[in-house]
Amino acid sequence: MKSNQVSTEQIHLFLTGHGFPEKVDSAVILGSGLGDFTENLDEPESIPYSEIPGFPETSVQGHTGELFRGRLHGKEVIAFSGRFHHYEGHPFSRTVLPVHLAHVFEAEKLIISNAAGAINTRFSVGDLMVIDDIIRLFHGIAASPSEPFRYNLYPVADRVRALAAEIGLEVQRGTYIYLKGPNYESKAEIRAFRTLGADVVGMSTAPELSEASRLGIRTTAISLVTNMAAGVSAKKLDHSEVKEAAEARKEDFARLVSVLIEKL
Ligand SMILES: O=P(O)(O)O[C@H]1O[C@H](CO)[C@@H](O)[C@H]1O
Ligand SMILES: Nc1nc2[nH]cnc2c(=O)[nH]1
Repeated sequence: MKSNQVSTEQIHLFLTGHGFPEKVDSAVILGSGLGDFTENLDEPESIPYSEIPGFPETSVQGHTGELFRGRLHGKEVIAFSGRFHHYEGHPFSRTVLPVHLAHVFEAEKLIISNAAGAINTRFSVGDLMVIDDIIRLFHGIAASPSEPFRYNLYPVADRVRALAAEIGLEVQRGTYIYLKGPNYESKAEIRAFRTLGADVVGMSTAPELSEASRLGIRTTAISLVTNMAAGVSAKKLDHSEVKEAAEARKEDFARLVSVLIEKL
């Protein structure tokens, strides 16, 4: 079956026929290198994307391409270990497939995560940041022309930081600049983005946030700083840093997501 012939309702039917619950409390989209979060789920079960009708495959390193279900604090959770980026050749309508699935599973909460480069010189590799605003450059992502870009993150950012503090974690807050990629930025671009007010840069999340807001899903977005962006430090940029930084912070990332699932 071709992916565009399978509706999200049909995918939901397939998944409930394979042990997934009808409804979940939370859905989590895991960014580059952050897939190990699923090790924290109780009674986990998973299906590779390649076995789910209508699911595209992921091609980016650090995205295994597997859909998990399990429980955390007694709550039903689905977790997407691997997302679809526009630069991999997916149309925006497909990059938001996890959001549509969160919607058919009636998730009350969606937690989106990503690996990002820090533009803000006060940030460090390994910092966690709750996104409270988005800048999009060059690429519109709304479904129809002239539609305003809507998302509603402001009320949750303070609460996320307060919950993080309860478990001894410091979380930054800031603006994510979304670029289509696939290549990293030039030093001059990063300097320009700093003057625009961006704190971190990445190539995902904005389309998912926009769609989640359109569907009325309460959404939080978390960045893990995996590298200082081009020119911010003298270090040469490489995708392997993403994996290293995620590996170093995976426990704290999991603790943060876990407390958000429990209490947000
Ligand atoms: O946003 P996620 O999926 O975490 O991936 C981030 O890591 C990749 C770059 O190494 C880019 O795809 C960037 O967006
Ligand atoms: N565009 C972009 N994406 C990233 N993902 C992780 N780090 C980076 C970065 O520096 N730039």
